[in-house]
Order: sequence, then structure tokens, then C-alpha cells
Amino acid sequence: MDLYYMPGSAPCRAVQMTAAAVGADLNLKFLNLMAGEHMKPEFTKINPQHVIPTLVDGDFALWESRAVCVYLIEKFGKEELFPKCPKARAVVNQRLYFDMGTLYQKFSDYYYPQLFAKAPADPEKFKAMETAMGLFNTFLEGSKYAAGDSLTVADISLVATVSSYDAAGFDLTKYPNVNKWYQLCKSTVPGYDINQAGVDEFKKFFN
Ligand SMILES: N[C@@H](CCC(=O)N[C@@H](CS)C(=O)NCC(=O)O)C(=O)O
Repeated sequence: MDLYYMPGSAPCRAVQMTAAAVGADLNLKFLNLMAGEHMKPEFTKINPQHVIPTLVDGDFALWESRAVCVYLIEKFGKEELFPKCPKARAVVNQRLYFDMGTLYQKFSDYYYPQLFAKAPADPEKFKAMETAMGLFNTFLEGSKYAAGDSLTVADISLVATVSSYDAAGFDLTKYPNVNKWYQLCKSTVPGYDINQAGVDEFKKFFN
């Protein structure tokens, strides 16, 4: 399977950690977004939405990191990362959608215009990030992992996002449940070293 990716990208890191967790061997294909490689016809033919991560498994192409993570888990039969029980699965899905639509979204809204369009910092957008992180802190009340007592794909997706917040200098110590969960994930999420290497690349955008 090929994975079009960039190491600094949080959604790509989530897919790489999931691959490590399920034992999937990925053929990594670096795509340089800064050089516009994602807009070349060779890539838009595979993914008309021109985003990474994009997985290619034979004649099947898939993007949206959380969908890719779930595909890998199902393909490799690692059910414990995406429980079948409807309620347990629903909580995992809620956390995944929260990550995509709120936690990661607020991060992108605040930092990306500054990093990639030299826009000034918007304090309202910073507050929205704080609200989102506060919500995640509340979800973690009395819960070891993001969706209960065991590690799931929700943790993998969320830790990719939270490590980007950390890399950007966002103060996680104000969110004690998040901070505790983050430390736990660092030592228990398979392939966390891959995430860390990508985070180190991502940090360079802030210099
Ligand atoms: N929700 C998507 C976000 C993917 C995304 O925005 N990827 C960025 C890099 S981090 C990208 O490929 N941007 C290029 C573009 O939008 O054309 C996911 O989780 O996979």
C-alpha cells in the first residue's frame, strides 16, 4: 500500500501510527505541498480533492485520515482499536468527529493563516482553540483514554492533533486531564516515535 504524505502533517501522522498499530507495511510517498506537488495531474487523478494523507491499496484510493485509519484497522482485523459494540463504537466515532470538526479545525483556523499566509494572530480564534481543548479535557474526566478505558483509534487521531498543539507552544498544562492522557499516549500508542519525528518536522514551520 502506498501512502502519499508529509511527515509534519497531523492527519498523515495519525495514519502512520495506525499502520504501526495494525502491522501494515506502508510504502511512503513524500508529496511536497509547498512545491505544489499535490496539484499535479498525476496526483489529482488519484485524489481529485488533492489532500494528504491519501492511501492507495491496489486500485483503491482513500483519503480523510480517520476513514483511512478505520480502513486499516478493519483490513488488518485489529478490532480492539475500533470496537464493534454499538455504544462503544459510537463514542469512538464521536471523538473522531470532534477531532476532525472541532479540535483539529480550531487549530488550523488559528495557526495556518499565520504560518502559510502571514496573517496576524486572531485572539478570537485562539479562544476557540482553548474552548475546544477545554471540551476535550471534560470528555477525559474519569476516563483513561479518549473513549473509555482502552486505547482506540480515537486516541491515535487525537494525539496527532494534540501533539501539534504542543509543537505550536500551546500550554497543555492548563488542561490536566489532557496533559495526563497525552503523557500516557506517548508511551502506549504504537508508532509514537514516528509521530514524534513528524512533530519535529512540523515545529520547523514555527521558526
Ligand atoms: N480532514 C482531512 C484533512 C487533510 C488535509 O487538509 N491535509 C492537508 C495537509 S495537512 C492537505 O493535504 N492540504 C492540501 C490541500 O488542501 O490542497 C484529513 O484528516 O485527512
